[in-house]
Amino acid sequence: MKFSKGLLQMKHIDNIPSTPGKFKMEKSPYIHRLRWHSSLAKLTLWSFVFLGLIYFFFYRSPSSFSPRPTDLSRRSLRTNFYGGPAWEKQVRSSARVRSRNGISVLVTGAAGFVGTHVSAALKRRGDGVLGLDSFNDYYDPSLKRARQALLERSGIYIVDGDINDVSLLKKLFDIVAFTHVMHLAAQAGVRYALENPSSYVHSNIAGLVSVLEVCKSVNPQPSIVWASSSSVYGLNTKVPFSERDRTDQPASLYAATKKAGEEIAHTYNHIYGLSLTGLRFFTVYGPWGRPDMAYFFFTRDILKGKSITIFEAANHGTVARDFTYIDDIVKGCLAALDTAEKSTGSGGKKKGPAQLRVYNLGNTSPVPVSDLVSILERLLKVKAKRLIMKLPRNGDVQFTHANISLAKRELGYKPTTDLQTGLKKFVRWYLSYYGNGKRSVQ
Ligand SMILES: O=C(O)[C@H]1O[C@H](OP(=O)(O)OP(=O)(O)OC[C@H]2O[C@@H](n3ccc(=O)[nH]c3=O)[C@H](O)[C@@H]2O)[C@H](O)[C@@H](O)[C@@H]1O
Repeated sequence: MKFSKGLLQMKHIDNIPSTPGKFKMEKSPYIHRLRWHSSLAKLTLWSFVFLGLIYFFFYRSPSSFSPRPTDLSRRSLRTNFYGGPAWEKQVRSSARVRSRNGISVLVTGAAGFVGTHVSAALKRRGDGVLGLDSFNDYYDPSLKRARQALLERSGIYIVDGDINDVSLLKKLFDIVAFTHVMHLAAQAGVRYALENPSSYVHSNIAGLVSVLEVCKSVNPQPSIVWASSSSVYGLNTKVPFSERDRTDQPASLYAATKKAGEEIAHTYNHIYGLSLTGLRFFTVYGPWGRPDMAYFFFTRDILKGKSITIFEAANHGTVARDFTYIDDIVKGCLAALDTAEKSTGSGGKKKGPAQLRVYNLGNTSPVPVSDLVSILERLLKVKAKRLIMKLPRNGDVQFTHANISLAKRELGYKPTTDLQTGLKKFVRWYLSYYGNGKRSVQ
């Protein structure tokens, strides 16, 4: 946004001729030269002023807190100053373990959908939890702030910062020797990658590397569980998707960055002995969910009487998802944390082989998107205005279906919520959150 405004201003400057009448024949060539020289001087002066301003704003301003965000198009160049005894006390208190054998977890993306639920569940068990979130505006930040308020009530503090801010991450580890990192901060969404590709690189690649860089250098190294995605299966046609299947044909940049994350995890495990577990989430839904997801905005639009677009594949083929309820996902996340072995490195050096795992966390029962809409119609008691559209080539795949036998065997993962039951809980939350008219649905 800021960038386009800047571009607009630049266009505006370009449209005003800096030397009006420059090419008109003057009566006196002397006067012409004089004017030309003074115009040239003015132009040079203004160019210096303009360049100086650019230098000041982009390089010298205090907002270029290290490292500088690479995604200037959406995220603000914002400065957050951390520190001070009161701030450190808050951090320490939030991360304090309150149960025997409890773990202390840094949850990145704690104000996100999955992050909020996982943080709350860890805190309920007596684990120490500190959140980190950039509160970016990919979707309505007020929903993130409401989740933050919810967590604050149970004593969870969320630091407002970016995972690319290595000095902040180091500071957090200086204050608390986290045993685990639950890394959920990411640029989510499949279709948005067409609009803002750099945000995926910023969060899912650069951000992941900065988290791993800090984790590998601290002592003791934490164990890391992080969010991969079912989208890594890309254009695969063999179902259900098993962890052993190929993942080298992503259909979206989002999927490609998650796949890259899995390879990056391999590298940090191999070189530094970091214990790493990637969880391939399958279309997670539920209360406090993400407004950019179909089940969420279908609900909003059905209630508003607006038409919704339902994708279908070629030859009226069904588009389906292995929709997975948030509580099942939370159980999978906690089980992954609980079964994570310790990292083996210290002082940035590997001391022995470390655990490297990847699990599917799905529901194992794909549901066509048109059935999802029928369930919503029944729950909302409103008929949807359906527009059927051919699946655009925007990153979406036709179907997903998880084979969860590995997670079942090794994590004791067993999803128990079907789509009908899960959506009922979502709709109840949705109506209580937005339904009283106090909040606008964005
Ligand atoms: O499983 C995953 O790994 C991914 O799940 C979701 O991605 P997606 O399954 O595409 O979820 P939605 O965007 O909510 O779409 C659900 C279904 O609705 C369909 N859809 C979406 C939008 C629309 O207007 N119409 C429509 O029919 C999509 O094609 C898809 O089949 C999340 O958005 C990703 O962040 C996540 O990583």
